[in-house]
Amino acid sequence: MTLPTKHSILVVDDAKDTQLLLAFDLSSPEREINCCDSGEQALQILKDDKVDLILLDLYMPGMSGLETLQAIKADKAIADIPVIMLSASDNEDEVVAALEYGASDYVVKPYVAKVLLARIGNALRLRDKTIELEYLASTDCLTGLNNRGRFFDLSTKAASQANRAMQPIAMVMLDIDHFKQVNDDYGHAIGDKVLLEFSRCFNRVFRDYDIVGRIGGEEFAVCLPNCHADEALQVCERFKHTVANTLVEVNCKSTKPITVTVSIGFAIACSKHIVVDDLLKQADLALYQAKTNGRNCVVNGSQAIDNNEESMQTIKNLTELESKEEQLIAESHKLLLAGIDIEIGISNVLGDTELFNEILLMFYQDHHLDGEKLQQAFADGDIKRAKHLVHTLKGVACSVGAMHLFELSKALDLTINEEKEADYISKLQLLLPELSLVMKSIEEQLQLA
Ligand SMILES: Nc1nc2c(ncn2[C@@H]2O[C@H](COP(=O)(O)OP(=O)(O)OP(=O)(O)O)[C@@H](O)[C@H]2O)c(=O)[nH]1
Repeated sequence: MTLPTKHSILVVDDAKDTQLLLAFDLSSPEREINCCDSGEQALQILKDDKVDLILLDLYMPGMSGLETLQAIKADKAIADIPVIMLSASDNEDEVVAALEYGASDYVVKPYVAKVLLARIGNALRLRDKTIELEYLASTDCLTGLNNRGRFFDLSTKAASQANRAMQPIAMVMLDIDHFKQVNDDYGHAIGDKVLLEFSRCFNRVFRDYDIVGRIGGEEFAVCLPNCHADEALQVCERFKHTVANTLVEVNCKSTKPITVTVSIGFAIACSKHIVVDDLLKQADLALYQAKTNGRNCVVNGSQAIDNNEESMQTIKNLTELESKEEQLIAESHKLLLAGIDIEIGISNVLGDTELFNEILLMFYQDHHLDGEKLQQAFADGDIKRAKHLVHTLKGVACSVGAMHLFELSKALDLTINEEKEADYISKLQLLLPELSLVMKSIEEQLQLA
């Protein structure tokens, strides 16, 4: 992240002589001074130009300084720009009002140039620090991509825009294949280098306004606003090829550069109530499918209808139909299974309830003893077997819609990968009650007891 070396200051004052004086007193190679005569003009300038600090007069014809200040602080896009009020009035009530409305400082005219400069310096340093902290809080430090929290925030905004505009949105989940092997073979530093080179591929393939995030160790996600299924498939395929053709040097003359491959799952939504979490779950499921299919491939996990200009009306009709169907499904099934999100489970089998029940039965038969098996494997120190059990459980839990169980097995799986022995037991203790809750509710649902 690079902070500006030259700060831009906007002077808002109706008196031309004050503008000239300020421009003279403040000008330096590190500062660019621009002036305007009114609050109205200032708001116009702030729409288009980058401004780092505002010096704002209190009494002006038209909008007063306080009104201008309120308008600035009410606009999210510019509210963080520090404003220093500059006025001949030292009326305490006005000083208090300005500070309460969000002014960073209040300087009384006639000002002392070096004091004003020191106050400006302080306000700019604070602003730079805030920008830096915001950047650090929202960015993954290894790759410079959005971190998980920021990715969710930006995607949620994009989803609500897509909802309003009735546009489709694509969510892509990506996971580097056999990445643990890279760490094991070449060491963690080379693993990091692979992650960095991998993250650079996003810029080469995705559009500027696509939202890219690192949401886990070797897990990444991209949210593509206004993107149809065929476009998403194309871009994912292109990304897959770009990754496979990217050579990573291993800093050793005798060892050839290495390459990795990536598994990709994506989902498309084009209804009026796109929920980022649901879309991510669908894409995650498709990603697991891609892993199961042998890795280095792309899977479209969405049954949603692709959207083009002519089909807008169809989508509206379908959305209405969808909500009626949802109501009907909810009424007819009334399946309130603890630990299982039935909607996800049923939608994973294209709405076929009978098939879903069959899969639930298979899931129960194959995994209801997994708790005991896992405990035994850990007790025997057979980590490979524990890993196999938990890895399989993770995949199928997701398929039947047991999402909490999926998250807990994913967490345990990760702990096993990271070889944090001390954490195995605590993660297992969280997983066991969830597993028996899920199995119990399947027993009740299918009357297996
Ligand atoms: N070098 C490095 N490794 C990381 C980082 N974050 C997570 N990892 C490792 O990523 C590996 C992920 O392994 P797994 O989840 O088993 O996945 P995989 O080996 O890629 O196998 P598949 O996903 O099934 O193809 C683990 O070994 C983690 O320790 C990181 O920031 N740097």
